[in-house]
Amino acid sequence: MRIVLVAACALVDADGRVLLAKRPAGKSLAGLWEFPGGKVESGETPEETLIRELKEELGIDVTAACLAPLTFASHTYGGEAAGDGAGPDDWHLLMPLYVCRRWSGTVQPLEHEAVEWVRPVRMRNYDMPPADVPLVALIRDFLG
Ligand SMILES: Nc1nc2c([nH]c(=O)n2[C@H]2C[C@H](O)[C@@H](COP(=O)(O)OP(=O)(O)OP(=O)(O)O)O2)c(=O)[nH]1
Repeated sequence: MRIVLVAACALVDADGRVLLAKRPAGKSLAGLWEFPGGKVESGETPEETLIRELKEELGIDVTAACLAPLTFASHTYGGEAAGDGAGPDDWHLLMPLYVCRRWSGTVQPLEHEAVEWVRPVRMRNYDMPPADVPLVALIRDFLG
């Protein structure tokens, strides 16, 4: 099965809240709340992907030094295109999740339907992609 590598980031603000971003209509998993990020393109490190995606999606600048690895998601999606042009076969998402507490600029939803700063204890009230569900308890344990 194809493994698709996606880098994602939990941005954490000074109050310990995490940024969730709502996937827009017309995309796969539309309406679900995700961590900002995206597919690692050829020639990129996951950190480079996040620096690029956080700028494109949210308009903020981060550096690799401020990206700390936290955990990862590993989940098989069935019969949906992965968005990499390879057709609607099963594919397996492998998604390293980083934490970032320092950035410059102001977060704006440039590509998402909305963004919200969410306390870890409230994250279970947000519908997330199935791959992300196991990450919620880990984030709660990590951030308290
Ligand atoms: N960025 C991000 N993607 C996630 C999360 N959970 C999860 O299953 N995914 C999936 C959704 C997408 O299939 C893929 C991310 O790819 P992408 O963000 O570059 O793709 P895309 O939405 O532009 O395009 P599409 O293929 O979903 O239409 O990983 C998450 O928390 N953050």
